[in-house]
Amino acid sequence: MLTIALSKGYLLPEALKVFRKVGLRVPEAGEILRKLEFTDADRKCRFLIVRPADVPVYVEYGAADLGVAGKDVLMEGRHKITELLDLKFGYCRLVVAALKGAYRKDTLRAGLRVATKFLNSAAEYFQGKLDIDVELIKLYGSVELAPLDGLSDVIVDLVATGKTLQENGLEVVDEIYTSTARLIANRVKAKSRYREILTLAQRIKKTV
Ligand SMILES: Nc1ncnc2c1ncn2[C@@H]1O[C@H](COP(=O)(O)OP(=O)(O)OP(=O)(O)O)[C@@H](O)[C@H]1O
Ligand SMILES: O=P(O)(O)OC[C@H]1O[C@H](OP(=O)(O)OP(=O)(O)O)[C@H](O)[C@@H]1O
Repeated sequence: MLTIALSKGYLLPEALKVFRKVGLRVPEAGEILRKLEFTDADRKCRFLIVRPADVPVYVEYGAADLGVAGKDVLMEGRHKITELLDLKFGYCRLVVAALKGAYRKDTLRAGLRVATKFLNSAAEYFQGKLDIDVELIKLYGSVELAPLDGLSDVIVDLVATGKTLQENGLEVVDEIYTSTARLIANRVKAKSRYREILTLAQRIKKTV
């Protein structure tokens, strides 16, 4: 039986749909409630429901053979996993944003305070790409609040519809990368259970 780690929250309903499309009888996201581990009705696969950032951790350490995680999480966490497939759902963008009219890409400067959940991606963008030193402030959510409240000058956060930025008087200054959900595998298992994993990945690919 393959063990598959899924992100709770935003990506869960679509991730379950992917496995339903390949014939696994799995519950709807709304039916799972507090159950963090279950198998499909025919006991072919075992599923673990974990925090988004923990999916690649379970997969890297082999506690799960496969996982479904956002590319943003994979870029940020830099875990040693194999990316098998772009599942083409969960589209969003990691962007730099600020209060409307406050900054443009060419006015981003050293010393800015940057609030974000994505410390590594933000550091890579500011230090790596723009070659400027900024002060990174780690937040765990409601990041859009930081510039309103004077906690930071800009933020680095995910945008999907743009509604949260708009509702809070913010705008995109620059895009860092785009993200969709990915099917990932443990590196050792991708070799030792190659046939099983390949068969499932190929079936999933046909539905994407
Ligand atoms: N509008 C969106 N907002 C946030 N995440 C999105 C959006 N669209 C797609 N995603 C994907 O969903 C994942 C985040 O899911 P969710 O927002 O449920 O968790 P989270 O709040 O980031 O995690 P945690 O609960 O651990 O803090 C992201 O990694 C991203 O790949
Ligand atoms: O462009 P939109 O469609 O408005 O979506 C973007 C918002 O969704 C995510 O927040 P989430 O719901 O995960 O809350 P949190 O980051 O504050 O925990 C993300 O961090 C943005 O705040």
